[in-house]
Amino acid sequence: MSLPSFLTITRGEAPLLVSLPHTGTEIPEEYVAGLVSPWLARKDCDWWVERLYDFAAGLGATVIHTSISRTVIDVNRDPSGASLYPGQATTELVPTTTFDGEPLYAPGREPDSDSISRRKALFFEPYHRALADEIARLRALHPHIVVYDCHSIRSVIPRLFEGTLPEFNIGTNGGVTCDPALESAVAELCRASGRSTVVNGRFRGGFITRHNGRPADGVHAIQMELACRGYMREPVGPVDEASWPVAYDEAHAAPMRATLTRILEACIGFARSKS
Ligand SMILES: N=CN[C@@H](CCC(=O)O)C(=O)O
Repeated sequence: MSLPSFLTITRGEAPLLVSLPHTGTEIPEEYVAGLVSPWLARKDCDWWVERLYDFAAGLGATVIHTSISRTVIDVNRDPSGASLYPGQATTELVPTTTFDGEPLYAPGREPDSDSISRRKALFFEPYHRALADEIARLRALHPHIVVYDCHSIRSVIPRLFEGTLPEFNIGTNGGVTCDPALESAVAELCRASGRSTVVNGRFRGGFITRHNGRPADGVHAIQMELACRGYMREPVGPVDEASWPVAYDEAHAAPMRATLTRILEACIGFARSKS
């Protein structure tokens, strides 16, 4: 089947699949009606994360990217609509608010269940089919592979967490989505960089990590949530249209890219050592 135009898959042969679910900014015309503003609709994009990891294909990783904004539908949420964090603030499969809690839609203009079903069929399912197909292809080449799900978020979001987020937030859903040796190797490299690091803190891994992580079957999934200040000149305090997003600054991002390179190399090394 041909690939929809919003999906990009760069195929490699190394035992590493890199997923970029939230860097898209496209909102097709039919989904714009009712949105409060284009800026709010893109505020929670994982800004510049595809550029941060643009070395991954050079390591032989397979990279999957969607250009569709998470505001249209969030491919890192349970398609049933179940919350990632029952009882805690989070955003939904088809978000109605930003992380900060601002309404994305004018009152009464939120997407209805037909619209949600259509978004699932058009954008959610193809992303997950691509993940499943590439996992199967790589598993046919290697007994063990790593699925590495890339994210970033602003450092201070009082609605979601207290204080300032550590720079590296590793999610393995409490240790169940990958071998403990992979989790430790990644955490060790994060700490060795001198940056603050937490494992299974506020962000434990979203749907992509939880759904695909099956270490007993040789599929080890790990989510990396970066605090934006680790690679962007992130403004301190609330952001507005004038201040967010800040432009990508290659020189400022370079130290983070060096650490991320070591992390992805370690993921490949882990998978090969298990094989
Ligand atoms: N930047 C994005 N963050 C992820 C976090 C998933 C989780 O809560 O663990 C998201 O919202 O999907």
